[in-house]
Amino acid sequence: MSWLAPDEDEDIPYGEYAEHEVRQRPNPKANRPRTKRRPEHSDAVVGMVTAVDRGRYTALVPAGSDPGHPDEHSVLAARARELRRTPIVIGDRVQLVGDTSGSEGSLSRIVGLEDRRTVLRRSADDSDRVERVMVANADQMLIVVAAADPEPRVRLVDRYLVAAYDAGIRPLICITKIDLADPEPFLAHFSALEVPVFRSAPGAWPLAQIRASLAGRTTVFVGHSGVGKSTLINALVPDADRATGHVNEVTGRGRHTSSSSVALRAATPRSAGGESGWVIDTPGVRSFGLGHVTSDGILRGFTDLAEIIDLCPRGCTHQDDAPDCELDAAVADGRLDAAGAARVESLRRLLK
Ligand SMILES: Nc1nc2c(ncn2[C@@H]2O[C@H](COP(=O)(O)OP(=O)(O)OP(=O)(O)O)[C@@H](O)[C@H]2O)c(=O)[nH]1
Ligand SMILES: [Zn+2]
Repeated sequence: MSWLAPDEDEDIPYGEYAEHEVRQRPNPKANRPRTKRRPEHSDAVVGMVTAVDRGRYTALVPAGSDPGHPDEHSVLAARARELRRTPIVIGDRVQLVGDTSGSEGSLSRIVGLEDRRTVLRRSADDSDRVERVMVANADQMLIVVAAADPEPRVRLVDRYLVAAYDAGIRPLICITKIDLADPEPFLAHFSALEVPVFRSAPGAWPLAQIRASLAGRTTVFVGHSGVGKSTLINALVPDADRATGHVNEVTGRGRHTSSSSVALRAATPRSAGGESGWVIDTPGVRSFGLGHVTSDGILRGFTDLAEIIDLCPRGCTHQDDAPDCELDAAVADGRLDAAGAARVESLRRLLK
């Protein structure tokens, strides 16, 4: 029986195991563990994963939850062998046993995962049904997009929105570099959605507003490389020390300067109850595959079109060639303006 064996960490490199895990799609019934939590783990301490680095997890154990070590502390841990194929990501609440002191050189062992409130996933591209778990337990997604340099792309923001709604995560938008271009034409595309928008420029960072919305929540920051996500995070979390880069003048692309995901604690205003918030930084992603999201999931990302879609004939595909799709009628009779028509186009591109 493996769990009596000494702990050895048989980690496959992170990327590989994550794909391996989901490709297999094991029959959950056949693989169900005999007991949910083995008695020897009843004294497990729960911590939140704040960093992942080559098979080593940093977990923050809150004050008072580890009887032997009552102060808040971080623990370095490896996965127990039986969790080898289980993706463990930033934001996960993990059950830790062994040396949970967090002292120099100590290594604890993760023996289980608490249920996740939310799971943010993505796939490499739309044809790829292999999904990758990016972040667990996020409440919000702050979509960082630049008004220029790199040029904002409606499609990418649409993808983030769909992924957020699909995961049950509240989206927020921060448009940066408004010193370089007028952001309003771009933002008009999303105006019918009830998504809070922050506008940002050097010397006019909307830090107070963003901080207020972070309080008591876990917010995952996403954005194309070079949009200024790290700059923003460094301003929000002064000791974050996220690497910032320069946009390549020829390609307009940023270098991939932040390469790992971390959770950082952000101080928030006293008016927000003094509760801190968690900021999760993810490496800049160029594409955001939605191969794992069903068409219903995609439709849920277009809350502004929901009322119209409700009037569609049963089984309507909502595509260009769908007979009697109410979206076409709404564009034709003016219920949807130019921005609304563009939203219909966005939806149809994603449904293809
Ligand atoms: N003009 C202008 N430049 C900005 C603004 N915000 C950030 N920048 C610059 O944009 C460049 C890219 O910023 P980063 O913060 O590194 O971008 P990032 O999104 O974190 O990029 P990755 O680390 O590659 O994911 C840097 O040179 C920043 O100084 C802004 O509001 N206006
Ligand atoms: Zn339709």
